Amino acid sequence: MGPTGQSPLNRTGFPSRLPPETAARGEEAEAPMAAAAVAQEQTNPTASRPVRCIVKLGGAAITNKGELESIDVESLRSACAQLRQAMSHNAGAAEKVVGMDWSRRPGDPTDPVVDAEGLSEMESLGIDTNFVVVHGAGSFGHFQASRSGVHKGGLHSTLVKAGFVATRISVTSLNQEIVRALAREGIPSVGMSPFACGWSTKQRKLASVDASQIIQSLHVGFVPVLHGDAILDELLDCTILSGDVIIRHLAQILTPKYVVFLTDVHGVYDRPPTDPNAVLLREIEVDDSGSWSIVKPALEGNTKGVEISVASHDTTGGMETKILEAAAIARLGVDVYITKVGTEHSLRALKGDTSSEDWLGTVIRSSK
Ligand SMILES: Nc1ncnc2c1ncn2[C@@H]1O[C@H](COP(=O)(O)OP(=O)(O)OP(=O)(O)O)[C@@H](O)[C@H]1O
Ligand SMILES: C=C(C)CCOP(=O)(O)O
Repeated sequence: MGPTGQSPLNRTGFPSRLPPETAARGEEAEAPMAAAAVAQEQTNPTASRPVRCIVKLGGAAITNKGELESIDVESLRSACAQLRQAMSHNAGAAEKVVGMDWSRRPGDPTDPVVDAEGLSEMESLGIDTNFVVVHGAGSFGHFQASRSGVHKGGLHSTLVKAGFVATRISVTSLNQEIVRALAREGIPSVGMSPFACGWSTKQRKLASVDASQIIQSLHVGFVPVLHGDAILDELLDCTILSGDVIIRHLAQILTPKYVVFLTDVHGVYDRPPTDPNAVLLREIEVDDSGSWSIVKPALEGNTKGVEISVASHDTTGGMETKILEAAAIARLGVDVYITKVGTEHSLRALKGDTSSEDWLGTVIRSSK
């Protein structure tokens, strides 16, 4: 991304123009879909219960990305506890948490004890549940997808077909663990897979989206928990849908007050954060045409724009996709906060409180 917008991102080692498959994702971010309008007409989602926040639990944040199918248990626990705090009516006050994971975990000697009588007497959960959670795959799913080429399509190939199944087994098992972690914090979460809800793409652009189940669940007080998924594609047979793209689409339908991306770094840097000279970009503005510029800090003499590195097994474009989708969300007039999981900054972002100077992260907002 040049400091004054237009040519957006620079993948390390690549020319400044976007590679073809990423350009496709960028175009996708530009065009709201007819299906979104259909879903919006079916039910007016904001009529009675406006969505406060859509949050992405990044795969890099809640899994150990270098270790196959390994959850970062502490980061996940912290993210769920902070979500609970952000939803709470009485911040700081001791309140009863209604544990909702009643399944028996490996090693548990007996069935879980459920105080059914106590719960039936409780008037409410004491939290505002008008959040949507979307999580990425991290060390679940990306490996299976890249090994088999699911993101490139071609279900006639046995390898791709097997990889599609393996990818879905992996991401849905992560989804189950995340729903359980949220449920243990007393958040009434329900897992929803884009594939199973009939979401599909055409040449990797979202083509059919049924959000009615999500909207109905929000209306009755559940927190939908979606995830990046392997889905069907009208032209390619199949592809991988990133959680970042799901979030942008849901933002178009639900117009939340703000969107939060939690990941393993403090935000967007001017170059990969592994570089000791990387500078954290505090504020990015997006104009009506989709061009964007770095507002804070002023990067004197930066002609290279934002440089991004993407792990070779990442099938959905990593930070590059996140920035493009975040810019499309900001263009809707919805502020986007990108910050590090498990920090005081992530809690403040989840509460929508990023205005003070000492908040560490990247805000992406409309210039209007
Ligand atoms: N310029 C940059 N600014 C910030 N992060 C960058 C940049 N270039 C590369 N990265 C890398 O991007 C990673 C975060 O993006 P990634 O897409 O992996 O996050 P995620 O959403 O948490 O994970 P997932 O896509 O698995 O859900 C960080 O680990 C960071 O090292
Ligand atoms: C099945 C996969 C690999 C989903 C990828 O979703 P993301 O991690 O949000 O980009």
